[in-house]
Amino acid sequence: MTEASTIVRVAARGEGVTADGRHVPFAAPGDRVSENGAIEAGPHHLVPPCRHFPQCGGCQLQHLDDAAWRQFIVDRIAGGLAAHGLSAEIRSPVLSPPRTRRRATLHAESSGRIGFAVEKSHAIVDLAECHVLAPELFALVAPLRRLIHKLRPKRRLDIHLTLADQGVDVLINGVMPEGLAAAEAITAFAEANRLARMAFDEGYGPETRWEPDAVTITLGGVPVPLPPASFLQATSEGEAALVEAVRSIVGDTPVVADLFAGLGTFALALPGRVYAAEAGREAIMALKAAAGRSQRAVFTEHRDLYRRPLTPAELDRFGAIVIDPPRAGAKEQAQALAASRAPRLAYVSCNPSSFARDVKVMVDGGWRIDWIQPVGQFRWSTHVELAASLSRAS
Ligand SMILES: C[S@@+](CC[C@H](N)C(=O)[O-])C[C@H]1O[C@@H](n2cnc3c(N)ncnc32)[C@H](O)[C@@H]1O
Repeated sequence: MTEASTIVRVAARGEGVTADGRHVPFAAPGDRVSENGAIEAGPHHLVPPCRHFPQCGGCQLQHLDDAAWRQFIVDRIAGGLAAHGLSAEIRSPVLSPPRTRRRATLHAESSGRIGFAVEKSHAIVDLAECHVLAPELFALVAPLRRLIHKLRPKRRLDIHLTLADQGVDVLINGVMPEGLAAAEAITAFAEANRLARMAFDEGYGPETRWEPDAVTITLGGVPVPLPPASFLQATSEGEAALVEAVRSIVGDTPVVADLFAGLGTFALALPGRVYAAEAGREAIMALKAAAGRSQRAVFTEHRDLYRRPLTPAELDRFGAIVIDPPRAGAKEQAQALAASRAPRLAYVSCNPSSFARDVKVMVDGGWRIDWIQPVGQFRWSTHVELAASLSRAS
């Protein structure tokens, strides 16, 4: 076997790559690959813990140990930056442990089959075990299977599960159960499983069928009303790592902007006065209500930052800016940031490619990347998150 048949890195989609560029599915760095494709496991190759791996689309990297997963994350970020001629100090990724995912979308069929979709397919893996979901979420899989069997939906369902302060919040998309028998089955299910909320949506907005107490999620010590299917960082460990990085960048800056603020993960965790902008009406209303009730100095604006990014003059009013856009990044806002005189920025990203594209615009406008803190909160997946510290180069 030659040097060229040793796996040297993991590609963006999770295959191992040999020094001569061959892509080998389910191979880890240090594995050796024979001419016929057989893999001889190296020091970073683990026996995947879950029986559903690799069919289940929930995980792509269960065959990697944490050292190899960390390196994969660092390589993805460095590769994204290099594509734009950039480099930076990339710190050791903070990884969320198994069974901590507090938010997930499962799929279900009328047969009761329920789970993540099979990789590159619409088929569903009927979950018998799961090593990423929080136990509170996984405990609902078997009871949900029985409930769905009773509801006999005509089409495939999406089931959004979120661990809220009061318990699990369940939103089922694709069916609106009608009739007494269905209503009784839902109440019995919600009661038996001590759900925080149960809602259904057939395409016209969520209709809540069970919510004994108003559902909240506590962010920065403040209980925030939780609209169904809200964005939430995937694990509380991931949230804590991102918040810690953002806090260290912002420091005690008295006036801060939080752009793409969601329910206030960062706005409510910062010590100063915070202006929070967000396009999701329900999210920004929830943040406004929570901040008002807890007398936190958070000033909210319902604003579409793609159509109407903060202008350079608006940005110049803040001592620091936090930005946490969706996967597509924030091209328009990055252009305004490049033209602003804002001194400090925390860029939180779930996509190393759009992050690097946006940061390139800013670096060309006089910013520099101080450091990047990667966060792996989607354990064993190819999903990469990060918080980056940027400041004015001069
Ligand atoms: C990655 S989430 C971050 C949310 C929040 N920072 C957090 O950590 O919980 C991105 C947020 O951007 C919001 N968003 C999406 N498109 C937007 C737009 N055009 N303008 C403003 N906000 C937008 C989403 O509703 C979502 O809340």
